[in-house]
Amino acid sequence: MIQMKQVSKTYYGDQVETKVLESVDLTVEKGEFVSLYGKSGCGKTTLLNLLGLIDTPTAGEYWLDEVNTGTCKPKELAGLRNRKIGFIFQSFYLISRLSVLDNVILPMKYAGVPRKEREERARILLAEVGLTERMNYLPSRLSGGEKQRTAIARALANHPAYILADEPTGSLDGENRDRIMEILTGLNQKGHTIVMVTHDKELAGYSSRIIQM
Ligand SMILES: Nc1ncnc2c1ncn2[C@@H]1O[C@H](COP(=O)(O)OP(=O)(O)OP(=O)(O)O)[C@@H](O)[C@H]1O
Repeated sequence: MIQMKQVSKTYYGDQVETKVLESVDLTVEKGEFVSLYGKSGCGKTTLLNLLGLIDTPTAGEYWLDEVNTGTCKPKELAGLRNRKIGFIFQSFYLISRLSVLDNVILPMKYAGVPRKEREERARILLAEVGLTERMNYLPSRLSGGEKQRTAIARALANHPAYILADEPTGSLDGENRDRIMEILTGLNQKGHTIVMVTHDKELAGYSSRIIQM
């Protein structure tokens, strides 16, 4: 379960302070599919980065599965992130010099999964997103939808309970968008908790709860 209590985030730049989140209380139960919905600049990505332990709040508490993340050392946070969270971004962030298969294998390497097991699992995940025939391609040879399906397989590599998606269909056309949303809905039905950032009302409609920011 995700629990934020009175979480605030302010960015401090050269002589400028940007207060983005103020005293946010948020609970996401296991198995929910939640959309963070709102206009550009309202802080959706900021909130998702806090949830994904990519960034830390300036005030308040963030509890992830009974762990008060504010008390964790950087190494512990990295461990939590690796074990529990899968990230999907609008611009995919695939590693261009690695094949599709190796992109999916990489997070398992970091998590210390034995070589044979990580390759087997990557093949299964890529089959699940319909990419068996693209396994040895470099990302530059993939379509946008294929890139995002690779990123989804990679996000699933370490069996994360939580999937955090930041505008996952933002750079895709209608058909690919529907396919990605079907995959996310299927993952939610299998038990993954999903938090998705979107500014698109129709996409927010796929989720079981919309949080208007
Ligand atoms: N690293 C940073 N340093 C300073 N300000 C930042 C930083 N990251 C974000 N901001 C500011 O915080 C505000 C919220 O940004 P954020 O990206 O969270 O919004 P968003 O709702 O995801 O927007 P969009 O839909 O356009 O992606 C913006 O005004 C942005 O300029």
